[in-house]
Amino acid sequence: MAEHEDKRTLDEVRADIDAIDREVQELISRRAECAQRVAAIKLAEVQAALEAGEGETEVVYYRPEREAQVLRRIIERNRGPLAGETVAHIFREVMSACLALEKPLQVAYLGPEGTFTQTAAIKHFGHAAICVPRATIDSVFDQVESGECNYGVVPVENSTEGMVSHTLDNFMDSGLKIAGEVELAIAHHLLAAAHTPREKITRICAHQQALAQCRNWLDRHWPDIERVAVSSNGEAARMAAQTPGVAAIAGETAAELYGLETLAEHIEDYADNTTRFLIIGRDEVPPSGRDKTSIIVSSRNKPGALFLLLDPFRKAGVSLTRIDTRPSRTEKWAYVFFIEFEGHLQDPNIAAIIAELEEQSILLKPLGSYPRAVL
Ligand SMILES: O=C(O)C(=O)C[C@]1(C(=O)O)C=C[C@@H](O)C=C1
Repeated sequence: MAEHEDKRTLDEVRADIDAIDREVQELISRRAECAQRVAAIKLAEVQAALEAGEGETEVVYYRPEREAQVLRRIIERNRGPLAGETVAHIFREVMSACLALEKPLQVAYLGPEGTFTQTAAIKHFGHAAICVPRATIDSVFDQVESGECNYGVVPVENSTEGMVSHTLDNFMDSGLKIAGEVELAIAHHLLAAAHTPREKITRICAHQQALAQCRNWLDRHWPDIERVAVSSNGEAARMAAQTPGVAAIAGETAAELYGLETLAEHIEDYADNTTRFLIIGRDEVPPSGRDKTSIIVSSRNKPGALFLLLDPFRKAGVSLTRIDTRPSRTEKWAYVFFIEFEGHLQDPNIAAIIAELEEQSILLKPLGSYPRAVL
């Protein structure tokens, strides 16, 4: 029993809730007015710089480092009874709406609608962002490069299946920067059009990564059925809705979007199946205090080359969070490494590592520093 027992009646508690809602709403309005003021200040700064013939020519409304700091602080000071993440999700939406008042963000993502990448885009930017589906990873990059969209969201690695090589290959030729990361727990379901009997199903369609992530389950439950790799899980769901005999592997969003029935839930082979997505943009992101950096680096083909690339990190005590290899495409049997590590390019110890790597490598391309995922 609590020390001060709450003796309020139902009507009294509801009256309290009404009064609190009024206050919360007033505070949200004041917060939104602050965001409008921030937008005016940003615009004035760019105009002044333009007149002085220096600096930025484009107003950057979205500030990933600031958003990460705001969300981290909300989680740190949360006193319950709601979980820190729950409260942060609410503030995620408040900030998303405030940013839309400044300037609505256009975000390209690997579509069609209903893909996990769309869910990742909404998780990162909130519901006020305008999310634009693109058919391929290449065209997400194109949309951001051409300026038609402010940011893009692409998958980069899965905890069961490893890296999405197409995304990494795009970075080799692109001038875009990584502006953030999102992690999403991936639950796959077997879906079909309503009232489809099992014996009528002749094909199971899904993105090749989803087929791979559910391989054991499919071998056990549908060993003889044809498995067809299609461009995305969203596309598979669309096919299942329109083509008799087709079942799809996809997530809940796709099931809802295309009105599909769930034949089996959680068919992924590994329970903590997680996909990581990257946010790509045209600008570099200032430090948020807890950042990651990604680089592409290629060394001369000589003994101990990989050791020499990694040794500067060991000496500086900087943790690597990922390392991947891709063929260089310019030279047979030469490789480039994608390396991710903790810290920001503006940190003096990271700048020193980069300077040392420049001496060891034939190619070094920083892909950007960005806040570690908060949600
Ligand atoms: O602080 C800013 O620069 C703002 O624009 C305000 C705000 C916010 O609502 O807190 C909105 C959008 C930015 O991405 C970051 C934060």
